[in-house]
Amino acid sequence: MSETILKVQGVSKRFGGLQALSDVGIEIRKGQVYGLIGPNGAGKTTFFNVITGLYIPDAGSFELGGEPYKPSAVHLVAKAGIARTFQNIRLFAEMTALENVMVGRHVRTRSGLGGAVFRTGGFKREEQEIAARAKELLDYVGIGKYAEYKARTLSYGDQRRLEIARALATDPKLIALDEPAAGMNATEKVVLRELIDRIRRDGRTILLIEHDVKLVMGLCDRVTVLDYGKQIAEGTPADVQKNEKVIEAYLGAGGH
Ligand SMILES: Nc1ncnc2c1ncn2[C@@H]1O[C@H](COP(=O)(O)OP(=O)(O)OP(=O)(O)O)[C@@H](O)[C@H]1O
Repeated sequence: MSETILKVQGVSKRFGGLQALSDVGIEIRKGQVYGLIGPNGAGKTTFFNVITGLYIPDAGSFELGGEPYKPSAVHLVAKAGIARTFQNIRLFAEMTALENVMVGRHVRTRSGLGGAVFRTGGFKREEQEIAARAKELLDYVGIGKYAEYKARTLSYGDQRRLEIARALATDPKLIALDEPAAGMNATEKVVLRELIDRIRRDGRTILLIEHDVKLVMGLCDRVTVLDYGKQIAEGTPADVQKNEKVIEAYLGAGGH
């Protein structure tokens, strides 16, 4: 069996009187696409926010690539090797597509921000390398021709692909996609599915929150289902689809 990339155990998170997550754990192996699904308000985004350092959990242990990591701040999580996209796209709207991807790459540069401020020789060389790599990534996600367009002028589907390119630019151990198909039409979803498949084939590991159950079931190797903050099922898409609790959660009185 392939190595474990992310192992999360016993995550709990409470907001005031609301237990948003109770003892949730997942294990993602290298090369997997791992799905996180559940009705609205189930705790999916909270879980994502915990593992990417946006929320501090009340309990939980975390390992990334076999090393313990503490998801205590977003930039530390990015450095540790988790890159994410957001449900509500977060790009630098006035920057070009290329510049948006270059920003992602700076997580891994040698001269970092200090070099950028003082514009050292090393920085300029590195900048050219970064630009070339960023352009490759734009081509990879299929939007290379828009490299010089401002992010805000791209279509919705292309902005989502740009977010994925930016996440890939950090060379992550795990790429976490928060509802990448939200707001996409059927054609865009097909293209997205092909892209996620390609990212997996190229050896990346992916965690995916998605409302489109068909997309999840077609893409994922394993799936965890949350409902009211509890993990009600974990397994292959085929197993999870047959699970009584899952059927009930999706069809249940809440309607969600
Ligand atoms: N910052 C917060 N403060 C208070 N309550 C919160 C906060 N974030 C999330 N919640 C609550 O925690 C619960 C889980 O929310 P979460 O957004 O994680 O669910 P979700 O499964 O991602 O839902 P959706 O599919 O609608 O995005 C909800 O009841 C939500 O209202």
